[in-house]
Amino acid sequence: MAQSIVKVIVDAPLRGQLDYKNVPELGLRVGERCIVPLGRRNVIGIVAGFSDSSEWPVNKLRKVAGRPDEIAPLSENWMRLTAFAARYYLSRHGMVAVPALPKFFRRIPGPNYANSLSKLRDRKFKSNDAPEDIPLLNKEQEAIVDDFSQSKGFSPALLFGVTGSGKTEVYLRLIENTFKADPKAQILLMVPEINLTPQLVSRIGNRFKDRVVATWNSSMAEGQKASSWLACHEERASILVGTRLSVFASLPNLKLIIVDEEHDASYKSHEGVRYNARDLALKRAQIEGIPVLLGSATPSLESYRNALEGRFRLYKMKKRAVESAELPRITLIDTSLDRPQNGICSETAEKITDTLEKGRQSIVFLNRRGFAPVVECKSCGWHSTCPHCSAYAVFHKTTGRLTCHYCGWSMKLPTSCPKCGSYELQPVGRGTQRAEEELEVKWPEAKIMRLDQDSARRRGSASRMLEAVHSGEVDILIGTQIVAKGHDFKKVSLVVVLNTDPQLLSFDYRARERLFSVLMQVAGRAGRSGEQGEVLIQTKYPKDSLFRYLKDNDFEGFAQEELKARKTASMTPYSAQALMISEGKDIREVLDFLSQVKKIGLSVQTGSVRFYDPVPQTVQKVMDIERAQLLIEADNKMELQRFLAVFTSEIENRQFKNVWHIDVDPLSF
Ligand SMILES: Nc1ncnc2c1ncn2[C@@H]1O[C@H](COP(=O)(O)OP(=O)(O)OP(=O)(O)O)[C@@H](O)[C@H]1O
Ligand SMILES: [Zn+2]
Repeated sequence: MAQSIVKVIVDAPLRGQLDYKNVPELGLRVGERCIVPLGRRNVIGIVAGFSDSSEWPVNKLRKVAGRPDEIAPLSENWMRLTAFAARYYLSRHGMVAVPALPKFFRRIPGPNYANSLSKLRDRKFKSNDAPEDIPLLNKEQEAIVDDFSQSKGFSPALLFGVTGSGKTEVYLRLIENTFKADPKAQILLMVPEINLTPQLVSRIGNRFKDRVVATWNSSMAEGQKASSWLACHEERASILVGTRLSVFASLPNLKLIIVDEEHDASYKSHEGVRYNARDLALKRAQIEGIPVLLGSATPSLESYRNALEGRFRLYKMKKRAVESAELPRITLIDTSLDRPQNGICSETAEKITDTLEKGRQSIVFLNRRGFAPVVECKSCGWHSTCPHCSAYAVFHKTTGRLTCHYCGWSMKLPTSCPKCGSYELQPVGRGTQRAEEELEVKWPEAKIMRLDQDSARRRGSASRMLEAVHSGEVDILIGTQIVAKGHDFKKVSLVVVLNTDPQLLSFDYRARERLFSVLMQVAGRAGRSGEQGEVLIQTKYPKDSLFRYLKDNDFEGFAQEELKARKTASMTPYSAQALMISEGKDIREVLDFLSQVKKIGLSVQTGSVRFYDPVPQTVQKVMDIERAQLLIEADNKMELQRFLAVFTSEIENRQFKNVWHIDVDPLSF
């Protein structure tokens, strides 16, 4: 049944689908990639449907230019998922679907294409034959595995398990049971950005030796991404372990989705289409009619509330899996009583020395990279600021430069003050580089390693560094939140938290939730096998309730208090939000535009939708561009969605020249 018109989606900000004249000899099917002319070039599009008529004069339509290859079509469910994401995040179907393919599959094939394609197919995935002891499940784990394995159809569940409770083992058993039920099943295991994939992947590989385990993360080379994608699409890979973009992987026989560390902010994309991969994983499971498990030691308040209110099943694991391992003991050190010397309180110093003497490892956590966040002139009060952003330029001693963490601008540290010429320039505050240096002075005999974005810049270096910690080559690991995430370190018995007071006092209402979570995570690296773990937190506010809950290892107590506060103030998750963000050279013009937009919004307002006043963003200027935002809120996501669809098309119709985008369910303000 050859139809004369092909409807195609492409990666361009165009409303609806594009119509082309079909070329029946190509034998195109829905979900297949095709080559179509767009403007003056050819691009890769995806066939979204066929028709016998068009809104456009048929004789003016251009012909489909060809097909890149014979690769099987993307599934109908995949098309539905990407269409949903485009609708929900106010983008275009093609702008979600096409960029979700690896670059290799969205480029017009060159002369060597067939050859490269067969190389991609032939790539060997690492196989593992290390022996593995499979632990007997404990009671908690077993009950969960049994119950979850009974799930039929779409059934979301939250696995809330304290750090070290053995969530990974639960995942492995669920994967195993899924294969038992369907040997051809495919499984998607999602993990946060920058981490532990190597360790996890080799564990999975050891467990499922006869299976192909593919991986996907943003730092992989393009060729690797393409072969992983193809192995999944052609069902040669049974398991995909990947970061946020893997939620869009093509997995035609997908039977189970697991989202590890579901609270992690790296599931949210902050450029292009601002999707949340955790939320889309739930949608994908619903479309596929399959079970989905979200796991965390500190679930997001959204997920925890969904569980409390019965929308997700809630599984709890309250004990550490390793028989002798207890949850760490947390002590608060009041920095107004025990004044830090070079950042370290005396009690902390003693404990670090103790730990070194026992031959155990310590982690020092400081969520700020660089040497010092700002350089100050002691005689005139000059501060190092970025000329292009409303932000300080951070001093990096390793490079001897002042660097802006927003735009990357940098200059050599001047020898004298650029304003008054005085030589009294002084780094103020402390980042990981400075803390590292201070630790080296204090414990010259210790092997100290720093792990943060700067030291982990080169591909693979983060995992090499983590390997060094696992193998015991490091005595003290100092780092930013990269050190907090999910690592199963066996020899760490002390965790020190240097300074988190700025986050405690932040105006962003999610800051407390994030702080609690990162502290719980980093604390959870201590005492995972045997030896009682200790956590020391240096703070000026030891009486804050956040620390009380943390000390009691009481995530649920904390979450319930936060939820109560949010409910009273009708903040998320008790309301739904979207941010309209606009940018330009002049902040007044940007704010004026947002005020106009707000008026338009008010004129089409429905239900509970409400607007705040436009305000400059917290970091108002980045790369000489001024940025402001308009917060839109409604009682629930459905009302907000309904409104946003009308609202954005209203604004598009007016064809403003201003640059703007909308962030639905924003995570930061
Ligand atoms: N049933 C079991 N018996 C003995 N050891 C187990 C069992 N289950 C898991 N373990 C071990 O417990 C340790 C912690 O497990 P795992 O890393 O899965 O914890 P987790 O819940 O993911 O923790 P986190 O949230 O901190 O990442 C691992 O070393 C694992 O091998
Ligand atoms: Zn800058």
